[in-house]
Amino acid sequence: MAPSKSNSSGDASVSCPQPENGCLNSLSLLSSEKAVEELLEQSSLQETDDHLIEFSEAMRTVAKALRRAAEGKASAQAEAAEWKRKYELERARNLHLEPKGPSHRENNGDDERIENLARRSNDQSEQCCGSNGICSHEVLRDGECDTDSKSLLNKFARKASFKLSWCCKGDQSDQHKHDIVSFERGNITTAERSSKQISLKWETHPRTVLILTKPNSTSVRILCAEMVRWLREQKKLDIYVEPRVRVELVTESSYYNFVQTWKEDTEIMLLHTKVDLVVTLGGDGTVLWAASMFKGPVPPVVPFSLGSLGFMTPFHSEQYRDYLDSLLKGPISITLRHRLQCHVIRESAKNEYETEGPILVLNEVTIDRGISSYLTNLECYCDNSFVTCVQGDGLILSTTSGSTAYSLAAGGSMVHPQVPGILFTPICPHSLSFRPLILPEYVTLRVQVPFNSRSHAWASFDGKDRKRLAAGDALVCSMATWPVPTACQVDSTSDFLTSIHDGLHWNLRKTQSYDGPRDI
Ligand SMILES: NC(=O)c1ccc[n+]([C@@H]2O[C@H](COP(=O)([O-])OP(=O)(O)OC[C@H]3O[C@@H](n4cnc5c(N)ncnc54)[C@H](O)[C@@H]3O)[C@@H](O)[C@H]2O)c1
Ligand SMILES: Nc1ncnc2c1ncn2[C@@H]1O[C@H](COP(=O)(O)OP(=O)(O)OP(=O)(O)O)[C@@H](O)[C@H]1O
Repeated sequence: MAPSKSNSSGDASVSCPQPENGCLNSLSLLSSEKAVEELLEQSSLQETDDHLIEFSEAMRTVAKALRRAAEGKASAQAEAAEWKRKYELERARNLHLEPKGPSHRENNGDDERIENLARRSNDQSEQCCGSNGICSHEVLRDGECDTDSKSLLNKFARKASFKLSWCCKGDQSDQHKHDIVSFERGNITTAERSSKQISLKWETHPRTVLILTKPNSTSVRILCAEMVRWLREQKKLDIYVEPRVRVELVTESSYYNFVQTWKEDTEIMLLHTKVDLVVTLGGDGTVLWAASMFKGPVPPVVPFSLGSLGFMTPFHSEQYRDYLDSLLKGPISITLRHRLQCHVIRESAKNEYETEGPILVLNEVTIDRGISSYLTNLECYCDNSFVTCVQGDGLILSTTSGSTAYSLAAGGSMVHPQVPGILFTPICPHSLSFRPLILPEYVTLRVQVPFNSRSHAWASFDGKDRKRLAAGDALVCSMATWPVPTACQVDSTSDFLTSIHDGLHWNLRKTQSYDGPRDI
């Protein structure tokens, strides 16, 4: 844009009579050359010129910035498509790595023996892997594809086998329906939904329990010692605890020497192959802790409440014997809590296929401004579509289990944990029209810090493990393959309603009295 004297700045010193015709028109009204010369001599015209030049320079800078932002957005969109492609590739590769049945595995002797064991175990049960359930040994095979097959066999023999089925009140024959929509004689009808109460039935006795406890709590320590003793003496179970807890127990008494633990963190990766049941003693944070220990399949979790709120901890610790007695016999009503799988993709490593390992969250991943006092500026894509640019304190991508946690505090809806969806909840958006969204479970979300962002953003996972996201870095998030099965006290719906009533005092109001004005 060239600087021009014809700009209608309307400077009073040039005596422009009316801005509607501009300064040039006013000049044309001047009759004599002298008047023009006089005018030109006026230093104020020189000043106007300087202002115009300054203004045009400023406009040029703005135009440049706008062009750069537009280019950034276009390239970000192209990149979104590219990341989506890479992400899908990685998912496909992971799926490929998961052997689905005997034909997918190498035909060596160990595998055959595992297969025989599995077959025998299957034969014991009346109905296994039928159309109305999932058997635990299938899950075991999935989780153990990269381990030595000999140790595999041992682990297989140790784990209790169970079956999952979908129950329906009053109809025993009801089965898990896969088709949501059917099309008969030109009519589209909605079939029965699959999200009925899920029931877990042991096929062999559970033998090993992992107890996870909230640290630094005397009441938890006392209960843990008591529970370990009871499970050992009355139920003859093998007990695993974290190394810290084993030290506490053994310091208390050498009686607890039988309690098992692990030395290396890498051994935690194999816990799911040994443990039949996980017991948590603490609040919701301990359930999150338990979930974070399992990067793959998660054994059923029994959360005992020893915290202040306990949305996900429906079991009262005082009656632990009765509860555990019945849970170890089964069947157990469970809630399959979905998790989100998050990848941080660095701009500096965007051309490398390998990214940082995935992080699984049970509640949510939060991308916020951290200690920066600037607004976050986050570009969000859903599959290949641009969703919005979040300008505010940040964004929460939450599971439905996490809908009653941070997302709720940020104005998101409360959602039944069995609903498969991803909540998209802004934190303090600086816009009046930014309402939270709930997206379907199959989408891949991508949140990118734009190149022209004034500050970094920070991602945290279930409130932990903060990671800095620099300009160009992105967080890619989708539903994880491995849910967290938590035992219900009654069933998924009753437990959820009890939590929002007791925990949040949801819609608590004194009932209006009968006396007073009435429509009759
Ligand atoms: N403003 C907020 O509400 C806010 C801020 C930060 C973190 N959080 C939540 O805290 C969680 C981490 O929990 P923590 O125990 O390790 O930290 P914490 O000790 O700070 O406890 C956070 C609180 O959130 C509750 N909580 C956790 N998960 C919940 C759920 N699914 N439903 C209802 N309430 C839940 C806990 O009971 C606890 O009272 C994060 O995942 C996040 O959801 C909330
Ligand atoms: N086994 C564990 N090892 C290390 N940290 C843990 C463990 N279990 C829980 N935590 C952490 O301890 C903190 C408190 O745990 P939790 O939320 O269970 O108890 P709480 O705060 O008393 O419960 P509530 O939030 O209901 O009041 C959480 O941040 C959690 O991540």
